This record gives sequence, structure tokens and C-alpha cells, in this order.
Amino acid sequence: MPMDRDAFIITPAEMSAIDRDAALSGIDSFRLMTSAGMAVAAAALRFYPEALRFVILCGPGNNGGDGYVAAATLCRSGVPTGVYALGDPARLKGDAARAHAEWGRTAESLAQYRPKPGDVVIDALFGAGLSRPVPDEAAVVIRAIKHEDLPVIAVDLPSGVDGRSGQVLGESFHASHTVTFMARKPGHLLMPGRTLCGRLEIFDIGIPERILRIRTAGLCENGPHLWAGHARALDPSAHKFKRGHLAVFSGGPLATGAARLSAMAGLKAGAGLVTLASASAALNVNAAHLTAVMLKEVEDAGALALWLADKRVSAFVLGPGFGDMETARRYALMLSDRALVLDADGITAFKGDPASLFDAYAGGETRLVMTPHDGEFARLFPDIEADPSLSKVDRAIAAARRSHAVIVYKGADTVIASPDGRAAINTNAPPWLATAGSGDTLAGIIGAHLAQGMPAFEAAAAGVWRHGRAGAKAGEGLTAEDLAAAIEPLPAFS
Ligand SMILES: NC(=O)C1=CN([C@@H]2O[C@H](COP(=O)(O)OP(=O)(O)OC[C@H]3O[C@@H](n4cnc5c(N)ncnc54)[C@H](O)[C@@H]3O)[C@@H](O)[C@H]2O)[C@@H](O)CC1
Ligand SMILES: Nc1ncnc2c1ncn2[C@@H]1O[C@H](COP(=O)(O)OP(=O)(O)O)[C@@H](O)[C@H]1O
Ligand SMILES: [K+]
Repeated sequence: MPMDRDAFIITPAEMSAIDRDAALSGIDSFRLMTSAGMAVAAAALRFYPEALRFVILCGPGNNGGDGYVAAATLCRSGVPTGVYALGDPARLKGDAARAHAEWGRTAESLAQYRPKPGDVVIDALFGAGLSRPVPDEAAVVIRAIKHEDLPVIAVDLPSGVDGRSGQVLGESFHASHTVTFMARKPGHLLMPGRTLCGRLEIFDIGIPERILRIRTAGLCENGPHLWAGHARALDPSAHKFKRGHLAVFSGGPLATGAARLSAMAGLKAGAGLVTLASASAALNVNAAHLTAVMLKEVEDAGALALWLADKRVSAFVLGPGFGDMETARRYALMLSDRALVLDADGITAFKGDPASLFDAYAGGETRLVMTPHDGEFARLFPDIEADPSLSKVDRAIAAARRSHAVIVYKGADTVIASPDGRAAINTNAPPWLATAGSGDTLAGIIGAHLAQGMPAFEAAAAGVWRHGRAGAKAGEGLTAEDLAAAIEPLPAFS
């Protein structure tokens, strides 16, 4: 299934390269700026027909250039405008200088702006070119506008949001609307940037798709276009073993619930059989709770080795509620020629010696999926976590490369990354997924996909997406039990 244009995510660096490619192919860059600025003006009139005045704040680069085009367009349409410039407009260059000249009036300096009720602010201070914290002069005005609670339409990005990482550099607008061009940037989707954009609109300003595609690396929004080709429609002659056999390891007698949540989710997500592997101490408590999920006593590494002779057990989930770190390490290393979702305690178990895990899964097809939240991620990848120059996407990809595993870096903005550099940002997860046992459910869904033979990256991305969908369907107030019950069939397009 081809990637939908709307699923493109383009970093600011890729966008600059695309601009250069567009210019080389004969596309007039000033026309692009004109289209961008006019789109902003049209959006402003559409969103705020009742505005008493549009206040356009223009910065020192091309984002400011878009602002001058918007100002000229709004002036022509006869609405009151005020234009305030950060820095000396005489120092503008290229297209921005031309946009300023064509507007043809004199801007006041930014420091002179006093927010007034009825003003609608068009934020054209900084866009994709923001490279350091916004200057104090801008920060003061941003705070004053926030204090007055004025509506803000951000051009490309709310000024202060880093388009690459979504992090706030110094101070940032909290926009009511953001108008961006051609494709979203990571900063529109990663936290906290996602919450600062308001309603986001993407305008096509005329760069052909063939030029966009050349420069887009492996990053996109998570969705069926990524993995539906690997989701097979159910074969009418299927029997349960053909639908994959997933095994989930239980924790001890007082911590069995998490593994059962994973197991139930795996069954509901489509694995033909799911077996809970339990040490003898927890067998009775598990037996008392299980119906469709099967139960098998696996007391120790010797018992696991015997069970592994059955190659029909096609994928494993290890970690939810598992507790025993030494056994977790041992089991994870024994499973290294099988497909494994390593979650929770399974990840934490390797805190002191992550290399032993990474080495075991190196070589061959990627078969390990790890599902860390922030805390777990920092335990296995402390140096990557501590590097402030990396975005969440960069961190997930670096971790995937190092560990030879698909990384599902969880959170409101879950990033799924593959050792080969592909990555996806998930956007369909409602905040009420932040509930105990939600991650266990996710591990089970991914396990089911692996058990059915999906490649690890697609299995993980599809799992995160179905988890988000199930959360939306179950609604606010859900518990992890409701979440498993709300898992919908895997959309198949092949
Ligand atoms: N293909 C596209 O996407 C197009 C993009 N356009 C606009 O161009 C923008 C990018 O333009 P630029 O690359 O000029 O970048 P910006 O306009 O975002 O600003 C960058 C300028 O500010 C300076 N700067 C960065 N951070 C600063 C800070 N904290 N304090 C002071 N100065 C700082 C930079 O050195 C640079 O000169 C986009 O956001 C978009 O609005 C449009 O003009 C149309 C075409
Ligand atoms: N604010 C949020 N918005 C959307 N999804 C969230 C949010 N917070 C957490 N999640 C998701 O909920 C799940 C929580 O998993 P985890 O932290 O392992 O919890 P648990 O161990 O309790 O199961 C993850 O899939 C995560 O991406
Ligand atoms: K902006």
C-alpha cells in the first residue's frame, strides 16, 4: 500500500534540501513563499472573520518572509493589520527581503507591540530555521501574548518549537492554529510540540511529490500504509496453529496479572493459540483465572529448553510482571533464535549488561522487539537518553541500531524504530492509555503479530496502532481489561 502524502514527515534539514532541489528543478522559490504567505492569510480570514486586527510578527528569516506576504494579502483584503519585526528588516535577505519590499510599508519593532483584546496574532517569527533558544525580546512578547490569551496562528511551527525534536527552545507560543507547508515536521507530532500547535493544517505550496519523496528518509506517521501489506486476510481453511502460537511468561504467584493481560491481548489480536508459561508456584493462581489461554508449567531453563524443541511456538513475550531478573536474562538469551517481545522487567533485567542481549540478537533477520517507556529506555541506553542533541526519533533509531532490535519507545508520542533506520511516529493514542497494564496489553498485541510471521518492524508498528485504536474505542475510563476486549481485527489490504 503506497504511503499517503499526509503520512509524510519531513525534518527541517530535509525541507531545506527539498527547497534547494525545487529551485534546481526550476521552481521559483519566491512563488513558494507567496503561496505559503497567502495560505496563511486565507486561513486567518477563515478562522477569525471577527478579528479586530491581525498582528503579524515577522522574524529575520523566510518564516518572516511568509509573514510579510500574509500581511500584504491581508492589507489588500482591507482588514486592519499591524506588523512588528524582530531585528532590522533592512537586513533581510533573498525572498524574505523581496516579500518585505513588496509589502511596501514600515514595520514597527517587536518590542513596541502591546497585546490588545481583539488582536489575532500571526506568528511568523521563527519556523523550521530555529536553531537556538528564542531571543529575549521575542520571549517577552510571547509571554505577554500568552498572558492576554490572544489567538495565535503559527506559520509553519509555533515559534520556539524545534521542528526537529518538538522541544521548546527557551519560550514558545501555544498556537490555536498552525499552518504548515507540504508535510508535517517531527516537531508537529513529538511532545511537547504536538500540544503547542493547536489545529494543524498542511498546505501544498506547489513542490512536486517526486521532489519530496527523494529527500524523505525512513520517517513517517504510523498507519496501515506501513504494515497492512503484511496483514493477511484470514484463510478460510486456517487452523489455529496456522494463526501462530504465542507464549507469554508469567510472573510469580503474587504478580501474574500482567502476563495474563498480555496473553489475552495476544489471543484477541489474532494469535491462534496463546500459552502462559508459568513456574509451579504460580500455576494454581493462573489456572484459576485462565479460560481460552492455555497454561504450561515451565519451572526453569531446563524445562524451557525442552519446550523450545516445539518449533510451532512461534513468538514469545517476556517481561510483564516477571520479577526474577536473573531468570529473565537467562530466558531472553535462550530465546535469541526466536521472535521475542521484551518488555518491562525483561528490559530492566539487562540494565547492567545490555551488550549481552544485543550481541545475542545480532545477525540474521530482526526478531527482537523491545517496548521501553522513558525509564526503561534510560536503563538500557543511558548515553543515548542523556544526549540533548537527539530527538525522540533519533534516540529510538540509535537504540534500534545498537541493539539490533525494533524499539517501541513508548509515551504519548510513541516512536517505533527499526535497526535499518526506518521509523514511525504514532498519533492515534488517547491519553487514557496511561493506565496500569496498558503496556502489557501492547506487548501481547505485538507478540501476536510476530507469532503470525509479520516482520518485526511492521508487527510493532501495527501493534502500537491497534493499541491506540482499541484505546479510542474503549474510551476514557478504560482499564487494561477493557482495552484487550476492544482490540479490532487487523485491517488487511492485501
Ligand atoms: N519549502 C518550504 O517549506 C518553504 C518554507 N518557507 C518558510 O521558510 C521557513 C524557514 O526559513 P529559514 O530557514 O529562513 O528559517 P526561519 O525563518 O525559521 O529563521 C531562521 C533565521 O533566524 C536565525 N535564527 C535561528 N534561531 C534563532 C534564534 N533563536 N535567535 C535569533 N535568530 C535565530 C537563523 O540564523 C536564520 O537566519 C519555514 O519555516 C517556512 O515558514 C516558505 O517561505 C516557503 C517555502
Ligand atoms: N499520555 C499518553 N497518551 C497516549 N498514550 C499513552 C500516554 N501515556 C502512556 N501511553 C501509552 O500507554 C502505554 C503504557 O505502557 P507502560 O508505561 O508500560 O504501562 P504499564 O506498565 O502500566 O502497562 C504505552 O503504550 C504508552 O505509549
Ligand atoms: K512561526
